[in-house]
Amino acid sequence: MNILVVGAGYVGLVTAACLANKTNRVVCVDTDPKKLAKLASGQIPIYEPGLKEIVDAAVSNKYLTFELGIKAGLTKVESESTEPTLVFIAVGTPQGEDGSADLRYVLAAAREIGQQLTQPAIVINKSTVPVGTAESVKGEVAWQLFQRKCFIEFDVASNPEFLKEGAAIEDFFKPDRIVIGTDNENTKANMLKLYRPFVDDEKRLLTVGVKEAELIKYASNAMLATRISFMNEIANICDRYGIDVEDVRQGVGMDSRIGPAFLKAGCGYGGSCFPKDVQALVRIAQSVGVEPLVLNGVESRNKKQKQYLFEHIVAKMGKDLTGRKIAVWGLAFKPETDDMREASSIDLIRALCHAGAQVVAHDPVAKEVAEQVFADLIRNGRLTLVDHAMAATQDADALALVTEWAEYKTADLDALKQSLKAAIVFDGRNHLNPVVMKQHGFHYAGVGRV
Ligand SMILES: NC(=O)C1=CN([C@@H]2O[C@H](COP(=O)(O)OP(=O)(O)OC[C@H]3O[C@@H](n4cnc5c(N)ncnc54)[C@H](O)[C@@H]3O)[C@@H](O)[C@H]2O)C=CC1
Ligand SMILES: O=C(O)[C@H]1O[C@H](OP(=O)(O)OP(=O)(O)OC[C@H]2O[C@@H](n3ccc(=O)[nH]c3=O)[C@H](O)[C@@H]2O)[C@H](O)[C@@H](O)[C@@H]1O
Repeated sequence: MNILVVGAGYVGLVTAACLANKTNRVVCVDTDPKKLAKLASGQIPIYEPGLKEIVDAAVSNKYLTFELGIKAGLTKVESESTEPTLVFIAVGTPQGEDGSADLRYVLAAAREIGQQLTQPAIVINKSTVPVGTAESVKGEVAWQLFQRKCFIEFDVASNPEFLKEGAAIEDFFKPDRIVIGTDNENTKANMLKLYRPFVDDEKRLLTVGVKEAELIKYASNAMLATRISFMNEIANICDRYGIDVEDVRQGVGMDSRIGPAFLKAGCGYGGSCFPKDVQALVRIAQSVGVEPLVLNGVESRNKKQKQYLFEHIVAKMGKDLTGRKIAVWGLAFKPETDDMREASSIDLIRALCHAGAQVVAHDPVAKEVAEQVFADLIRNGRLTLVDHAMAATQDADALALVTEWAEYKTADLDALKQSLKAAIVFDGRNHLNPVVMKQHGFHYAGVGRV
């Protein structure tokens, strides 16, 4: 099939490369010339395991090409197309000032699609968008076609994306489900044809109405965030009673109605989606007069949980950290990504520096991103970023682990103990084994662990 993907970010680039991998002809466009220059020279602008391999393969087989902007992209796709062009919108939907999803990029893309379209098309919203956005996109495209006095058949569908950063390729090729939101039989047939090669069982292809699909995305992310905030609250109770939250997690997760996934307590969830999507759903609820009691709680618990490590460090070491050196392991919001959006490391490092501490931090891949995020702290000498985990801990008064990278789990504990000035470890992801840590003579504090 002939496909245009608008946006070469996490979702757009992965979608484009994976669809091209199944012998669809895909043109991926972006408005950022720097991103395109990187892609043109064979570089991948983001850290995502396995992405380079499939982009390289699709490009060398000529199934995937890149263009600057929708106009160039549509011209190319339509020149090769005899059936309706599938146009995926995969642009950002950042948080607006009031917490709601900012649709300016989605609507600008829709406008330009309407201005440039010359052949029948199915426009597909892959971006995470509030209920009713497909209708707005339809209105925008139709208005542009009307102004051009063009009658071109088109439809708008919703096809939210559920991939996780760090496992994006695997998630795309082996999805739990693919949600296709459409009320149009022709659109449904085209979408099913496109996605059949990605599922082992047709039951994984869920076709629903457009609005239902839009809400499924927010409800899914909010449900996952709820599980995390819930377990974080349980971990805080565990702390008070001296109970091990890992045992509680196991016992709870063994109930088949609950299941074991996404119950790990820690120092709060981050990333580009959970924080913004929970807030956007709060606004969606409020906009129709529903008081989002549960969602507000999920968000408040997460904000509080992001202070967990700092509060425990201060409880152990005192409020004034002047002259203290704290090592931080992990900056990305989770392992296998260099994404630092809403990362818990940001709250911790800023709080530590504010309390007078000197911070030395390490992350296997997010150093470059961190240099921008913390430019002010680096400039005024409060924060140093280093290339090796053990370089961060050298002569530090304590270590705080914020991201559960595999290399931290296998760290040489004797070498770690020797490099630290004091053998104190705060583990914000319950990544290390408390028994082993204590055997090695560390003062070890996890989240809800004994
Ligand atoms: N990052 C993730 O893991 C996931 C994100 N999502 C959702 O997918 C959407 C996209 O997210 P990301 O890929 O992370 O965003 P991103 O910020 O990484 O990428 C968006 C890209 O769109 C480009 N763009 C903006 N306007 C454009 C236009 N008119 N024409 C061409 N390109 C344009 C930007 O330059 C940028 O490169 C969001 O709604 C997000 O909530 C959904 C599932 C997973
Ligand atoms: O809409 C999105 O963008 C995506 O958001 C999340 O994916 P992602 O943000 O990449 O990462 P997750 O693996 O879900 O982790 C999010 C945060 O939750 C935290 N987390 C996760 C699981 C857990 O048990 N406990 C926990 O604290 C992680 O440390 C991380 O900070 C969802 O998992 C994806 O399905 C969804 O497509």
